[in-house]
Amino acid sequence: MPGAPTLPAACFDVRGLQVRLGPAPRAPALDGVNLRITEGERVALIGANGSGKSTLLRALHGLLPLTEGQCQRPEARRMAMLFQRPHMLRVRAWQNVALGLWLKGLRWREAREAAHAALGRVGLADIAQRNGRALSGGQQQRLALARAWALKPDVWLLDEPTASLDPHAKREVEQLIAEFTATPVGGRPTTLVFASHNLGQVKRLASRVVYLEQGRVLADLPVDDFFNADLLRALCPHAHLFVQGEAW
Ligand SMILES: Nc1ncnc2c1ncn2[C@@H]1O[C@H](COP(=O)(O)OP(=O)(O)OP(=O)(O)O)[C@@H](O)[C@H]1O
Repeated sequence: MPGAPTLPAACFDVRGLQVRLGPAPRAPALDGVNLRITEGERVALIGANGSGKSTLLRALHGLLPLTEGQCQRPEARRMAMLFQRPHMLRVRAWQNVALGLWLKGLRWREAREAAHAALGRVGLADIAQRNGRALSGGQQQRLALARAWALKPDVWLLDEPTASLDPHAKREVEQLIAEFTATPVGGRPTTLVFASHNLGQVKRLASRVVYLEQGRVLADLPVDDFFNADLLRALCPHAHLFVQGEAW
C-alpha cells in the first residue's frame, strides 16, 4: 500500500516459548515467553541468577530443544554467541581464530591472514603466537570477540561477556562490543542481545531492556523508560525493586 510505513524486519520472533531443562516437577527455565526482536535492536536481558537469561540466549541461538512454542530466526543470519568464560583450544591464539574460518570453508592461508587481521582489530597482535588457553581472562574474551568478528556476524548473542573481568578489561571488551555491533554487515544493521548484571553497561549498550523473573518476561521497555524509577515502580514493582537493589 503506497505510503504505508514499513515495519522493521523481525530478527527473532519468539511465541509462547517454554523450555524445560530438568524433569517435572521442576519449574521450566523459561515459560510463556513472547519476544519480537527487530533488526538493529540492542536488547539487554536482565534478572536475578537463575531467571532464565542464558537459557533464552541459547534458545535464540537454536542450541536448545524447545518444550513448547516457537522461536523463529531468519535462516540467512550469521550469529555469534559469546559466553562468560570463553572456551579456547590448546593451540596458538591466531589458530583459535583461523580454525573457525577454515571450518567455514576458507583456505588455510586466507584463514591465517584473516585471523591475524582480527587479532590486530582487538589489540592482540603481539600475543598471536601464545597458546590460547594461557591467556588471561580479559585476553581470552578479546580473542573470543576476534574469533566471532572474523566470521562477520550480523547478530551477536552475548552471555555476561564481561562478568569475570577486571574493570579495565571490562571497559576494553565493552568498547569492542560497542564498535562491532554498531557496524552494519552486508548492508544489514547489526542486532545485539546480551545478558548482563551490570546496569551501567546496560545503559551504555542497550536500547531496550527485557527483565526476566523465574523464566517469565515481567518487563520489556525502552532503556530510558526502564531506568525511569517512577515509571518502573508503577509498571513493574518487581523490576523496580531488583534495579534498586543492584550495584551500578
Ligand atoms: N543444564 C541444566 N539442567 C537443568 N537445569 C538447568 C540447567 N541449566 C540451567 N538450569 C536451570 O534453569 C534455570 C534458568 O537458568 P539460566 O542459567 O538460564 O539463568 P540465568 O538467568 O542465566 O542465571 P545467571 O544470572 O546465574 O547466569 C535455573 O533454574 C537453572 O537452575
